[in-house]
Amino acid sequence: MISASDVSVGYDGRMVVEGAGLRAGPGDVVGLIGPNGSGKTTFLRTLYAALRPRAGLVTIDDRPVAGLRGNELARRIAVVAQETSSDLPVTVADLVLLGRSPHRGALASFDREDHRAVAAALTRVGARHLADRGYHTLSGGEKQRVLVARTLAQQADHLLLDEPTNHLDIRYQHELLRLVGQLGVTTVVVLHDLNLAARYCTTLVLLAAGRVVATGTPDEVLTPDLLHRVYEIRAERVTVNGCLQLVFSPDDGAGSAAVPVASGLTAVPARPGPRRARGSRGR
Ligand SMILES: Nc1ncnc2c1ncn2[C@@H]1O[C@H](COP(=O)(O)OP(=O)(O)OP(=O)(O)O)[C@@H](O)[C@H]1O
Repeated sequence: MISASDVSVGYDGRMVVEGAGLRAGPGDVVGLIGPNGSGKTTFLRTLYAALRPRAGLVTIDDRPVAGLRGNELARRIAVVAQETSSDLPVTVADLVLLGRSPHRGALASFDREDHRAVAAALTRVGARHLADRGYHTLSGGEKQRVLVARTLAQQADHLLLDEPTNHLDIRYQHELLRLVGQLGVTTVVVLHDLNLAARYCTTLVLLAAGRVVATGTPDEVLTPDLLHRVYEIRAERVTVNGCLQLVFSPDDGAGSAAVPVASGLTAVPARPGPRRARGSRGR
Protein backbone atom coordinates (compact mmCIF):
# COMPACT_ATOMS: atom_id res chain seq x y z
CA MET A 1 0.00 0.00 0.00
CA ILE A 2 1.37 3.39 -1.00
CA SER A 3 -0.26 6.40 0.49
CA ALA A 4 0.26 10.14 0.11
CA SER A 5 -1.58 12.67 2.16
CA ASP A 6 -1.63 16.44 1.91
CA VAL A 7 1.54 16.53 -0.15
CA SER A 8 2.85 19.92 -1.24
CA VAL A 9 6.03 19.97 -3.29
CA GLY A 10 7.76 22.22 -5.76
CA TYR A 11 11.01 23.63 -7.03
CA ASP A 12 13.06 26.56 -5.77
CA GLY A 13 10.35 27.59 -3.35
CA ARG A 14 7.58 27.54 -5.99
CA MET A 15 4.92 24.97 -5.11
CA VAL A 16 3.68 23.04 -8.14
CA VAL A 17 1.67 20.41 -6.25
CA GLU A 18 -0.42 21.43 -3.26
CA GLY A 19 -2.34 19.34 -0.77
CA ALA A 20 -2.37 16.25 -3.00
CA GLY A 21 -3.22 12.77 -1.82
CA LEU A 22 -3.75 9.28 -3.13
CA ARG A 23 -3.87 5.75 -1.87
CA ALA A 24 -3.04 2.60 -3.86
CA GLY A 25 -3.53 -0.82 -2.32
CA PRO A 26 -2.32 -4.24 -3.43
CA GLY A 27 -3.29 -4.90 -7.04
CA ASP A 28 -4.61 -1.38 -7.60
CA VAL A 29 -3.57 0.42 -10.75
CA VAL A 30 -3.96 4.11 -9.96
CA GLY A 31 -3.72 6.43 -12.95
CA LEU A 32 -2.41 9.95 -12.46
CA ILE A 33 -3.95 12.09 -15.18
CA GLY A 34 -4.14 15.80 -15.92
CA PRO A 35 -3.09 18.41 -18.45
CA ASN A 36 0.51 19.26 -19.30
CA GLY A 37 2.26 20.93 -16.39
CA SER A 38 -0.40 19.97 -13.86
CA GLY A 39 2.18 18.30 -11.62
CA LYS A 40 1.84 14.58 -12.40
CA THR A 41 5.56 13.85 -12.71
CA THR A 42 6.37 16.01 -9.71
CA PHE A 43 3.81 14.17 -7.58
CA LEU A 44 5.03 10.77 -8.83
CA ARG A 45 8.66 11.65 -8.04
CA THR A 46 7.59 12.52 -4.53
CA LEU A 47 6.06 9.05 -4.16
CA TYR A 48 9.44 7.41 -4.73
CA ALA A 49 11.32 9.93 -2.62
CA ALA A 50 13.19 11.55 -5.52
CA LEU A 51 11.64 14.80 -4.30
CA ARG A 52 11.11 15.73 -0.67
CA PRO A 53 7.70 17.29 -0.03
CA ARG A 54 7.49 20.68 1.64
CA ALA A 55 4.48 19.37 3.54
CA GLY A 56 2.59 16.10 3.83
CA LEU A 57 3.61 12.48 4.07
CA VAL A 58 4.23 9.55 1.72
CA THR A 59 4.20 6.06 3.23
CA ILE A 60 4.65 2.49 2.05
CA ASP A 61 2.74 0.11 4.29
CA ASP A 62 2.65 2.86 6.92
CA ARG A 63 6.42 3.47 6.82
CA PRO A 64 7.53 6.93 5.65
CA VAL A 65 9.15 6.49 2.26
CA ALA A 66 11.73 9.13 3.17
CA GLY A 67 13.12 6.71 5.76
CA LEU A 68 13.79 3.92 3.24
CA ARG A 69 17.28 3.80 1.81
CA GLY A 70 19.14 2.17 -1.06
CA ASN A 71 18.35 -1.49 -1.59
CA GLU A 72 15.45 -1.42 0.85
CA LEU A 73 13.74 1.30 -1.19
CA ALA A 74 14.56 -0.55 -4.43
CA ARG A 75 13.05 -3.79 -3.11
CA ARG A 76 9.81 -1.95 -2.38
CA ILE A 77 9.54 0.40 -5.37
CA ALA A 78 10.46 -0.05 -9.02
CA VAL A 79 10.35 3.03 -11.21
CA VAL A 80 10.17 3.71 -14.92
CA ALA A 81 10.83 7.43 -15.12
CA GLN A 82 10.11 9.70 -18.06
CA GLU A 83 12.83 10.15 -20.66
CA THR A 84 15.19 7.72 -19.00
CA SER A 85 18.11 7.43 -21.30
CA SER A 86 21.43 5.75 -21.19
CA ASP A 87 24.21 6.01 -23.66
CA LEU A 88 26.30 3.59 -21.67
CA PRO A 89 27.53 0.75 -23.89
CA VAL A 90 25.75 -1.93 -21.87
CA THR A 91 23.81 -4.78 -23.33
CA VAL A 92 20.09 -5.07 -22.76
CA ALA A 93 20.62 -8.20 -20.65
CA ASP A 94 23.14 -6.41 -18.42
CA LEU A 95 20.84 -3.42 -17.99
CA VAL A 96 17.96 -5.64 -16.91
CA LEU A 97 20.36 -7.58 -14.66
CA LEU A 98 20.93 -4.34 -12.74
CA GLY A 99 17.33 -4.70 -11.61
CA ARG A 100 18.51 -7.70 -9.55
CA SER A 101 21.05 -5.64 -7.58
CA PRO A 102 18.73 -4.91 -4.62
CA HIS A 103 18.47 -8.68 -4.06
CA ARG A 104 22.24 -9.18 -3.84
CA GLY A 105 24.76 -8.16 -1.22
CA ALA A 106 27.26 -5.49 -2.22
CA LEU A 107 29.95 -8.00 -3.15
CA ALA A 108 27.79 -10.95 -4.19
CA SER A 109 27.81 -11.81 -7.87
CA PHE A 110 24.72 -12.56 -9.90
CA ASP A 111 23.77 -16.21 -10.11
CA ARG A 112 21.69 -18.46 -12.32
CA GLU A 113 18.48 -17.36 -10.63
CA ASP A 114 19.23 -13.74 -11.55
CA HIS A 115 19.87 -14.62 -15.19
CA ARG A 116 16.66 -16.64 -15.27
CA ALA A 117 14.75 -13.65 -13.88
CA VAL A 118 16.26 -11.43 -16.58
CA ALA A 119 15.28 -13.83 -19.37
CA ALA A 120 11.75 -14.17 -17.97
CA ALA A 121 11.35 -10.39 -17.67
CA LEU A 122 12.53 -9.80 -21.23
CA THR A 123 10.20 -12.51 -22.51
CA ARG A 124 7.21 -10.94 -20.74
CA VAL A 125 7.71 -7.63 -22.52
CA GLY A 126 8.44 -9.26 -25.88
CA ALA A 127 12.10 -8.22 -25.87
CA ARG A 128 13.92 -11.52 -25.37
CA HIS A 129 15.44 -11.24 -28.84
CA LEU A 130 17.07 -7.94 -27.87
CA ALA A 131 19.08 -9.39 -24.97
CA ASP A 132 22.50 -9.10 -26.63
CA ARG A 133 21.91 -5.73 -28.30
CA GLY A 134 23.49 -2.56 -26.98
CA TYR A 135 20.80 -0.65 -25.08
CA HIS A 136 21.86 2.60 -26.76
CA THR A 137 21.14 1.09 -30.20
CA LEU A 138 17.45 0.44 -29.49
CA SER A 139 14.47 2.41 -30.72
CA GLY A 140 12.49 4.48 -28.21
CA GLY A 141 9.77 1.83 -27.95
CA GLU A 142 12.28 -1.01 -27.53
CA LYS A 143 14.05 0.96 -24.79
CA GLN A 144 10.78 1.52 -22.99
CA ARG A 145 10.00 -2.21 -22.96
CA VAL A 146 13.49 -3.02 -21.70
CA LEU A 147 13.10 -0.52 -18.86
CA VAL A 148 9.85 -2.18 -17.89
CA ALA A 149 11.63 -5.56 -18.01
CA ARG A 150 14.20 -4.17 -15.56
CA THR A 151 11.42 -3.30 -13.12
CA LEU A 152 9.99 -6.83 -13.49
CA ALA A 153 13.41 -8.34 -12.71
CA GLN A 154 13.54 -6.06 -9.68
CA GLN A 155 10.43 -7.79 -8.30
CA ALA A 156 9.41 -4.83 -6.16
CA ASP A 157 5.86 -4.85 -4.82
CA HIS A 158 5.20 -1.25 -5.88
CA LEU A 159 5.52 -0.03 -9.42
CA LEU A 160 5.64 3.64 -10.39
CA LEU A 161 5.53 4.48 -14.09
CA ASP A 162 5.73 7.85 -15.79
CA GLU A 163 4.10 7.76 -19.20
CA PRO A 164 5.30 4.21 -19.91
CA THR A 165 3.39 4.05 -23.19
CA ASN A 166 5.45 6.88 -24.69
CA HIS A 167 7.14 5.66 -27.87
CA LEU A 168 5.14 2.43 -27.91
CA ASP A 169 3.02 1.49 -30.90
CA ILE A 170 -0.66 0.87 -30.26
CA ARG A 171 -0.28 -2.88 -29.75
CA TYR A 172 2.48 -2.52 -27.17
CA GLN A 173 0.62 0.29 -25.38
CA HIS A 174 -2.16 -2.15 -24.66
CA GLU A 175 0.12 -5.12 -24.00
CA LEU A 176 2.22 -3.18 -21.53
CA LEU A 177 -0.71 -1.85 -19.52
CA ARG A 178 -2.45 -5.22 -19.55
CA LEU A 179 0.78 -6.79 -18.26
CA VAL A 180 1.01 -4.16 -15.52
CA GLY A 181 -2.53 -4.99 -14.43
CA GLN A 182 -1.77 -8.70 -14.37
CA LEU A 183 1.30 -8.30 -12.17
CA GLY A 184 -0.90 -7.78 -9.13
CA VAL A 185 1.50 -5.23 -7.65
CA THR A 186 0.53 -1.81 -6.35
CA THR A 187 0.88 0.54 -9.30
CA VAL A 188 0.73 4.27 -9.86
CA VAL A 189 1.03 5.26 -13.49
CA VAL A 190 1.08 8.67 -15.17
CA LEU A 191 -0.93 8.53 -18.36
CA HIS A 192 -1.94 11.09 -20.95
CA ASP A 193 -4.17 8.77 -22.93
CA LEU A 194 -7.51 8.87 -21.14
CA ASN A 195 -8.83 5.86 -23.04
CA LEU A 196 -5.93 3.73 -21.85
CA ALA A 197 -6.55 5.11 -18.36
CA ALA A 198 -10.24 4.19 -18.61
CA ARG A 199 -9.45 0.67 -19.73
CA TYR A 200 -6.57 -0.31 -17.48
CA CYS A 201 -6.75 1.75 -14.29
CA THR A 202 -8.83 0.77 -11.28
CA THR A 203 -8.76 4.34 -9.95
CA LEU A 204 -7.95 7.74 -11.43
CA VAL A 205 -6.52 10.79 -9.71
CA LEU A 206 -7.06 13.91 -11.80
CA LEU A 207 -4.66 16.80 -11.26
CA ALA A 208 -5.24 20.32 -12.49
CA ALA A 209 -2.90 23.20 -11.70
CA GLY A 210 -1.19 21.16 -9.00
CA ARG A 211 -4.32 20.13 -7.14
CA VAL A 212 -6.28 16.91 -7.08
CA VAL A 213 -9.67 17.84 -8.50
CA ALA A 214 -11.15 14.35 -8.63
CA THR A 215 -10.44 10.84 -7.38
CA GLY A 216 -12.55 7.83 -8.21
CA THR A 217 -13.25 5.11 -10.70
CA PRO A 218 -12.76 5.93 -14.39
CA ASP A 219 -16.53 6.08 -14.67
CA GLU A 220 -16.71 8.68 -11.91
CA VAL A 221 -13.80 10.83 -13.02
CA LEU A 222 -14.04 10.80 -16.82
CA THR A 223 -17.22 12.81 -17.15
CA PRO A 224 -17.72 15.17 -20.09
CA ASP A 225 -18.32 18.11 -17.76
CA LEU A 226 -15.17 17.60 -15.74
CA LEU A 227 -13.04 16.91 -18.81
CA HIS A 228 -14.33 20.09 -20.38
CA ARG A 229 -13.45 22.10 -17.32
CA VAL A 230 -9.99 20.64 -16.94
CA TYR A 231 -8.87 20.04 -20.54
CA GLU A 232 -11.14 22.46 -22.40
CA ILE A 233 -12.10 19.65 -24.76
CA ARG A 234 -15.44 18.09 -25.58
CA ALA A 235 -15.75 14.41 -24.79
CA GLU A 236 -18.45 11.92 -25.58
CA ARG A 237 -18.68 8.70 -23.60
CA VAL A 238 -19.17 5.42 -25.41
CA THR A 239 -19.02 1.84 -24.22
CA VAL A 240 -16.86 -0.58 -26.18
CA ASN A 241 -16.99 -4.23 -25.14
CA GLY A 242 -18.21 -3.14 -21.72
CA CYS A 243 -15.42 -0.60 -21.28
CA LEU A 244 -15.85 3.17 -21.00
CA GLN A 245 -14.11 4.99 -23.85
CA LEU A 246 -14.10 8.63 -24.91
CA VAL A 247 -14.45 10.31 -28.26
CA PHE A 248 -12.99 13.81 -28.28
CA SER A 249 -13.64 16.87 -30.39
CA PRO A 250 -12.11 20.31 -30.03
CA ASP A 251 -14.04 22.88 -28.09
CA ASP A 252 -15.46 25.12 -30.80
CA GLY A 253 -16.19 27.87 -28.31
CA ALA A 254 -19.93 27.39 -28.57
CA GLY A 255 -21.76 27.14 -25.29
CA SER A 256 -20.20 27.93 -21.97
CA ALA A 257 -16.56 28.84 -21.72
CA ALA A 258 -14.33 26.43 -19.87
CA VAL A 259 -14.32 27.02 -16.15
CA PRO A 260 -10.82 27.62 -14.82
CA VAL A 261 -9.78 25.02 -12.31
CA ALA A 262 -6.74 26.77 -10.89
CA SER A 263 -8.80 27.70 -7.86
CA GLY A 264 -8.94 24.03 -6.88
CA LEU A 265 -12.44 23.15 -8.03
CA THR A 266 -13.40 19.72 -6.82
CA ALA A 267 -15.84 18.27 -9.30
CA VAL A 268 -15.85 14.80 -7.77
CA PRO A 269 -15.04 14.64 -4.08
CA ALA A 270 -11.44 13.48 -3.71
CA ARG A 271 -11.62 10.45 -1.47
CA PRO A 272 -8.63 9.34 0.58
CA GLY A 273 -9.15 5.68 -0.30
CA PRO A 274 -9.73 4.98 -3.99
CA ARG A 275 -12.33 2.36 -4.76
CA ARG A 276 -11.68 -0.39 -7.22
CA ALA A 277 -13.51 0.21 -10.46
CA ARG A 278 -15.15 -3.15 -10.75
CA GLY A 279 -16.46 -3.89 -14.18
CA SER A 280 -14.75 -0.96 -15.82
CA ARG A 281 -11.52 -2.79 -16.46
CA GLY A 282 -12.05 -4.03 -19.94
CA ARG A 283 -9.03 -6.17 -20.56
N1 LIG B 1 13.20 20.49 -12.24
C1 LIG B 1 12.29 21.47 -12.29
N2 LIG B 1 12.61 22.72 -11.90
C2 LIG B 1 11.70 23.72 -11.92
N3 LIG B 1 10.41 23.57 -12.32
C3 LIG B 1 10.04 22.34 -12.72
C4 LIG B 1 10.95 21.24 -12.72
N4 LIG B 1 10.27 20.14 -13.17
C5 LIG B 1 9.02 20.54 -13.44
N5 LIG B 1 8.87 21.86 -13.17
C6 LIG B 1 7.65 22.66 -13.32
O1 LIG B 1 6.65 22.10 -12.48
C7 LIG B 1 5.37 22.14 -13.11
C8 LIG B 1 4.79 20.74 -13.14
O2 LIG B 1 5.62 19.94 -13.96
P1 LIG B 1 5.40 18.38 -14.08
O3 LIG B 1 6.47 17.85 -14.98
O4 LIG B 1 5.28 17.79 -12.73
O5 LIG B 1 3.97 18.33 -14.80
P2 LIG B 1 3.29 17.17 -15.63
O6 LIG B 1 1.86 17.21 -15.28
O7 LIG B 1 4.01 15.88 -15.42
O8 LIG B 1 3.51 17.69 -17.10
P3 LIG B 1 3.54 16.94 -18.53
O9 LIG B 1 2.19 16.36 -18.74
O10 LIG B 1 3.80 18.07 -19.48
O11 LIG B 1 4.63 15.92 -18.51
C9 LIG B 1 5.60 22.74 -14.49
O12 LIG B 1 5.29 24.11 -14.41
C10 LIG B 1 7.08 22.56 -14.73
O13 LIG B 1 7.60 23.57 -15.55
